[in-house]
Amino acid sequence: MPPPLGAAAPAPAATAPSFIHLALSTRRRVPAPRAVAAASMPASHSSHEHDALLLHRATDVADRSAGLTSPHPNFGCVIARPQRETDSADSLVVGEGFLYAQGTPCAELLAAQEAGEHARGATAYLNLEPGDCYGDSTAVRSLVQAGITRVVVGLRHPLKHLRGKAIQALRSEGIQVDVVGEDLQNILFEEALKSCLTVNAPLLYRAAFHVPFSVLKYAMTADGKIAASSGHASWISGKASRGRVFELRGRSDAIIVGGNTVRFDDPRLTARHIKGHVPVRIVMSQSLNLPEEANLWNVNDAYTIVATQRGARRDFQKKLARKGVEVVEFDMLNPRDVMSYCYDRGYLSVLWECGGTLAASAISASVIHKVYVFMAPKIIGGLNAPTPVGELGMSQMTQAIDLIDHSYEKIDRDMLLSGYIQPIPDLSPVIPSMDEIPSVDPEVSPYETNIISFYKTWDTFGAFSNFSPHPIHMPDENGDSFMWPTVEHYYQAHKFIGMDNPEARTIVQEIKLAKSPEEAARIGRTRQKEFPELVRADWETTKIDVMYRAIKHKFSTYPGLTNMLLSTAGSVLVEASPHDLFWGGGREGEGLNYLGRLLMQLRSEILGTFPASVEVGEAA
Ligand SMILES: NC(=O)C1=CN([C@@H]2O[C@H](COP(=O)(O)OP(=O)(O)OC[C@H]3O[C@@H](n4cnc5c(N)ncnc54)[C@H](OP(=O)(O)O)[C@@H]3O)[C@@H](O)[C@H]2O)C=CC1
Ligand SMILES: Nc1c(N[C@@H]2O[C@H](COP(=O)(O)O)[C@@H](O)[C@H]2O)[nH]c(=O)[nH]c1=O
Repeated sequence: MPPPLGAAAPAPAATAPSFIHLALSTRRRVPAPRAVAAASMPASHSSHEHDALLLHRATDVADRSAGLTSPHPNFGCVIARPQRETDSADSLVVGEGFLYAQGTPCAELLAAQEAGEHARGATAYLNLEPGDCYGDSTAVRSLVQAGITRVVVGLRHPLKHLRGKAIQALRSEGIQVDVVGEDLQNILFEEALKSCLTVNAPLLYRAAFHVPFSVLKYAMTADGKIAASSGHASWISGKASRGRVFELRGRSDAIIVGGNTVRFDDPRLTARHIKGHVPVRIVMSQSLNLPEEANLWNVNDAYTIVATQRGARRDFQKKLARKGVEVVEFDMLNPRDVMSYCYDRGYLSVLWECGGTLAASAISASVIHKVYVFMAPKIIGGLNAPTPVGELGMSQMTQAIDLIDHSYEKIDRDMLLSGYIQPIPDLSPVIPSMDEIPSVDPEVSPYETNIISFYKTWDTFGAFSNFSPHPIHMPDENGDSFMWPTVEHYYQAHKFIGMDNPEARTIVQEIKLAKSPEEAARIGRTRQKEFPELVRADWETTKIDVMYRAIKHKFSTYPGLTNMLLSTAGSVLVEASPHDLFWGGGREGEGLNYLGRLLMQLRSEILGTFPASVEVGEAA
């Protein structure tokens, strides 16, 4: 075996997901872009500090159109040049721009237009790599034509098909491109990077989890009630807090409430008081036992969708439809399916303003990513007064959900607590980690990585799965040649091969006879758990060798498979198993992806870029 894989205990391959501190956006009214000295940048500041400050500024600029750009991300561009040729740490912002909405001029073009001749020789700061949709290269062209000589990029584009394209295009034009975390590695970038992630959190969640970014917001009293026992709730939080809610609404594509909230509050759910994006309002009601007249049925204010159970009150559905309300039926109305539906409609972010019943359902379904709690200094009491989150089925305080990266803010008399239930996913290609890639496959460029995922055998590259129906002739426990129906059969059986124990031999027989790889895996795993004493003592240190031997045999037996493997040269291979964190890459890249690594290793061995492994003898 080549050294790096079979050797020592596995090092974590994936970086931990980012934990982001997010201050609620201030949605400042920023004066029209103009040439200004970059704030608080004395000449003594290092160039890293200088870059970090300007990148942070690009995220602030990008955030000005939060909620409006959907389904596109928020892009900001700040162009700055040294104030004096001799002093690179003190600079002048000469142009700024942000994407206002889908179909409007891109941030880079606007910034370059504003900078005019001052852009020549200047640096452009971009919170996000431009997404070159449909061959539109305006962003790259604008920077090139403006004479920009250096570009600092906060995040690579999170969507696979756009990732790295603009960076490559800029570099091929001779522009120096410095990507934070790759070319610029310094603790000073931490805050700027966080704000780059935060400003486009909805897109990152969408790309990683295939659901919109979901925020649960509620207002409660100091004794934890969201209404009086009567159900009356207006108002708990003060005017300033409610103003912040309008702002949150303006950043969202949709607002969701449950049937009870409509019955009790007759809400409007509009982003009034600010001029901005008007989100869609969604009511989730199984019974459809909703009022005939309600503010939400006035679709002149905003579009309304009622999500309900298939077949519920068809007569009422018709009444709603006549008012212009869209009714969508679900076979089984639940938060996850409603989120999938919102994803399919292209929503990036959803605000849940429901009561505790639906909130508990949504949290249990793992669709809530962040919470905003407005706490008012009031006590209402009431044994039956509703609370923000209903039954979650937890009985021990140790089971409580810990909010990640939480923060507090005082809003007039109220307090706003916000925190993440699920961290913002960091979508850097880290399987294996950047540092490890050269040792796994020298052909793969860590930063321009294309990731090819495989998991189920019917996937495009499903033949890479150990479950694929490619029998291999290899020795069995007696040293006789045996036709193993799949690599999985071979691998699972080897947990018990070599044990001088009749029960272990019986298990090997069971696995050999398993009718499918799934069955072989199930037998291998359950027997391993039930009878750990029957598993060979050296299993943890040999299992990689066993696997490598089997996949090597598989690929050498089937030339078509070898060709398929070679066709992936230059790409990182990831077994996209969400459950197996050793052989697979996990749901968010948290897995070690050892199967993907072995395949890459085999690929480079075949290509001759890695020294051929010494054939390892059959394990004892
Ligand atoms: N202070 C605050 O921030 C807020 C306070 N409130 C207050 O909360 C109270 C209402 O709370 P609550 O009763 O919890 O109301 P919810 O908003 O949670 O509504 C519950 C209803 O949601 C519908 N629903 C649809 N699918 C589901 C599902 N899978 N799981 C659960 N519910 C589903 C059902 O409607 P249906 O019965 O029609 O089938 C259910 O009865 C009111 O007094 C209101 O004033 C509400 C929101 C915010
Ligand atoms: N009571 C309460 C809130 N309640 C939420 O606001 C909704 C009413 O919105 P609208 O009709 O648009 O003003 C209501 O249905 C519920 O979701 N929100 C808050 O910020 N503070 C409060 O004290």
